[in-house]
Amino acid sequence: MTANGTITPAPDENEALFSPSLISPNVTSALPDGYSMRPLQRNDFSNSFLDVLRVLTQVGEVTRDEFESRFDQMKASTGGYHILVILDGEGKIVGTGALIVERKFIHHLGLVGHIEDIAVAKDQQGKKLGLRIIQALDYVAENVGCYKTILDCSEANEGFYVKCGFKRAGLEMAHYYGQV
Ligand SMILES: CC(=O)SCCNC(=O)CCNC(=O)[C@H](O)C(C)(C)COP(=O)(O)OP(=O)(O)OC[C@H]1O[C@@H](n2cnc3c(N)ncnc32)[C@H](O)[C@@H]1OP(=O)(O)O
Repeated sequence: MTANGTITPAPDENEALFSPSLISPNVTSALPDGYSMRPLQRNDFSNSFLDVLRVLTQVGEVTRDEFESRFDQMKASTGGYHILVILDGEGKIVGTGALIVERKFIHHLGLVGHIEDIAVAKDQQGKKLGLRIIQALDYVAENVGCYKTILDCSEANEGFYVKCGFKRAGLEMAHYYGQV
């Protein structure tokens, strides 16, 4: 209960970051037998989610409280964050990807999708899970009204994104501030 007497509901541990209805049925039906895809959930801290991200880059030590707090911040940014996960036959997370929707004034209040943090567990690579993640994020982007989706990647991954239907456009620049 808060100071003014209102009751704060306990967080729903199975709460999804975005609506499951935005997951493409055509993409999920193309997954290997027994695999499934769904939005990230608040209780995924204990289901290898951060371990899968460690395939991509360093994650550092993140506590459950920190994970849940970041989840809640993303959830509060209505319609901004769409993080999905792929689960294997045992229900373990083996792949993930994010679409961040940027709201703009240009292009008549247009929406731009940013694909970020694509990762497939090392022992699961080569099963088209990465492709399915990108197809699923493309579906979300189109269905929430983005006029384009963009991403940054290394030269080593260019071929993967070309196979996913992307083409080289522009040049990435970065300004790092201290530790990352
Ligand atoms: C925006 C970002 O997040 S960029 C960062 C991307 N993530 C990483 O680098 C993390 C480490 N790597 C990975 O997690 C994975 O290797 C990924 C996500 C790059 C690819 O996922 P996978 O599930 O292994 O790829 P998937 O099996 O879906 O491959 C689809 C096609 O792309 C091809 N492909 C996969 N990786 C590459 C690559 N690096 N270069 C060229 N082609 C590739 C595959 O051979 C396949 O081609 P095919 O259709 O002719 O058989």
